[in-house]
This record gives sequence, C-alpha cells and structure tokens, in this order.
Amino acid sequence: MNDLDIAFQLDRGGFKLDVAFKAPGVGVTALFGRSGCGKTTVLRCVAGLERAAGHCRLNGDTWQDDGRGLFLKTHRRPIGYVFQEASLFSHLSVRRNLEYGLKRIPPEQRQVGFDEVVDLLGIRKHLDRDPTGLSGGERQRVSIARALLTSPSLLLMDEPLSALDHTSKQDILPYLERLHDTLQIPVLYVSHSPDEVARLADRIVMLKDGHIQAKGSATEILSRLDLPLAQDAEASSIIDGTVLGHDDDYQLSRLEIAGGKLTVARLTQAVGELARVRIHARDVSVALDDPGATSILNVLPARILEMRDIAHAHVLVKLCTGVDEQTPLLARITRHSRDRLKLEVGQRVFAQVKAVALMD
Ligand SMILES: Nc1ncnc2c1ncn2[C@@H]1O[C@H](COP(=O)(O)OP(=O)(O)OP(=O)(O)O)[C@@H](O)[C@H]1O
Repeated sequence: MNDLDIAFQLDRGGFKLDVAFKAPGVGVTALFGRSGCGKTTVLRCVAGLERAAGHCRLNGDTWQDDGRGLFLKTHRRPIGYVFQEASLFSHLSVRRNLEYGLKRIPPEQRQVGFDEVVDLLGIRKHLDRDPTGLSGGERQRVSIARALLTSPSLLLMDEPLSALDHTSKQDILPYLERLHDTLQIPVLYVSHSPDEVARLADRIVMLKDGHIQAKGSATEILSRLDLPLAQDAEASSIIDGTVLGHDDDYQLSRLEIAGGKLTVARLTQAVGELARVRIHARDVSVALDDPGATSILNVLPARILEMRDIAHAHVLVKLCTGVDEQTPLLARITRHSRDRLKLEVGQRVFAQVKAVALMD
C-alpha cells in the first residue's frame, strides 16, 4: 500500500495519546493543534524515538507492529527529521554538513542529488561558510537540505519555522513550497500556525488533547466552520486551478477554477500548469447583484452553504463557487452586513475577491 498508516496509544499519566490515521504516501500532511495536544509525540513515535502501543507502516514497510512484536530502531527507519532549531555541526562547513547527510546513504540508494537539493533550497552561496555565521532561516534551510540528502522515505518536520522571526519565516516558506512541488517525498509537518498549514498542507490532521479532532483534505478542513482554523483571524480558503495565461504588463495571471476564472498576482507556473492560491476570508465580500464595473478584479457567482457567528460582530459565510460544492470559499463579513443583505443559506449571491488577497 502506498500510504502512511499509523495508530498509537500512549499513557503518560496526565496526558493520553490515542490517534490513528492513514495518509497517502505523497504530499504534505500537517499535524495541527494547540500547544501540548501531542503533535511532537506523534512525530517521535513515527521516528521510533518514543515507544507507544500500536503500529506504523509506510508504503507497505512495517516499522512497528505490536501484534508481531516488531519495533525498528530509529536508525533503521528511512526518515529525515527537521527540528524547531537547526542542529548543524558548528565545526564543519555547510558543505561538509551536507556531505555528512549524503554519505550516510550508499550512492546506488540516493534518490536526490547534492546539486538539486542545494539549488532547491538556495544555499549554494553559503556552501563554504561556517554554520555559526548563518541567519536562523539560512541555518534551517541547510538542516532541511541535510535531511533530504539522506534520501528519506518520509520527512518529519517539527515546527521548522517556529524559532524564526516573521521575515525569516516569509523568506523560507517559498522554499518549502518548492520542495512540495518538486520532490516526491511525503512529509509529516507539525505546526500550530494556520498560515503555514494553509500554504503547505495537502491534508490536515487536527489534534486536540491527544486525540484526533478532525482529518481530511486541507481544502475541507480549512473551510469547516466548526473548527478553529476557519475561526482564526487568518482564516483562508485554498483554491486549485489551471493557469490560463499571464499579463506581464500588469503582473497578473488568469486561473481557471471550478465555477469560474480568477485574476491573481503573477504566478510562476506556466500556462496549463496547476496552481494553488490562498484567499483570506477577510478579503472576500458578498453582494446580492453582480456589481458590474468595479475595482475588484474577481466577482464569482456563488451559493451560500453555511453561516456561523464568530467573535467581534463577524459572521463566517461558507460559499461554493463550483457546481459540485468542491470549491468552498470563506467570506468574513460583519453581522450588520448579513442582516442588511438578509443573507440566508441556499441563497445565490456574488463573491467579490480582492486581488490583494491572492498575493501570497
Ligand atoms: N518526555 C515527556 N515526559 C512526560 N510528559 C511529556 C514528555 N514530553 C511531552 N510531554 C507531555 O505530553 C503532552 C504532549 O506533548 P507534545 O510535545 O507532544 O505536544 P505538542 O502538541 O507537540 O506541543 P507544542 O506545540 O507545544 O510543541 C504535553 O502535555 C507534554 O507536557
């Protein structure tokens, strides 16, 4: 089976873990939840650093199966592990740190090349430097490169950006997005940042107090009004589409999505390629009629699927733009607007999406 299949139970007295989920053996699965809910513990169990009861399999290989008394030690599991803080050898140059990762794997078993990884993470100009002189973001990129050079079957990332300041985080996220688009290695990504999860995850497993609160595609979980991600100030929807064309004069691209077309900030993908954009709920408004000429670039016919009152006099409106309800779009509007427009579930409306919403 081409998937990750885990089930762990652990009792630490004050904290009980009981989780089981399967995830496809490709793409990024985010473990998301508040501090102390058990995310790191799950990762450590997958790595074999901690022993819970249960099982752990990846692509048909069994790493743990209590029924068979099987438990592979960490060094026998083909994983790469990236921690919150980069842990590089300070007495070795960046190049030697990377070679340390590479040399652990016999040449015939290497899945990723040195040059490929160095360029993907943009660290060529640092190769001969001493790691202590690098910025936090640069050090973390080197750590990720070193983990990838061991040609892991699974990459475990434990809040890899949490020790970085906001600017360094924003700098490193595009590199992680490129890894996701380029490499075939599945990733288990621990985070409590809605922003990171929305940008990187294909699937989300939400943990709460040691158990699974919800799991599913990122599109589905991000738009569930009953879950914390949708209620966060950074709440957003993910929309996948195909690039129709670019306008280099205005630095814009056209994207075909279920239920219409979107104009977005210039994308890097070529015409015909798939692209994902993220739209913040606060940047979507609702109108009863097609507003016609407006400075807002995107007006999509939509239907109201659900509404929920949230904090600060706001309402979350879950809209669907496609015919099949597969493309949910969240709008965050005021309660006042909802009442003034007399919005109701099932109603046909127009979603207005600010172009600025589509910049990242
Ligand atoms: N070595 C340990 N011994 C005993 N309890 C532990 C140990 N490590 C973690 N815990 C407890 O287990 C629970 C889950 O911890 P865990 O680190 O997995 O949470 P987390 O979701 O990753 O949190 P954070 O986001 O803060 O890193 C917490 O209550 C924590 O205090």
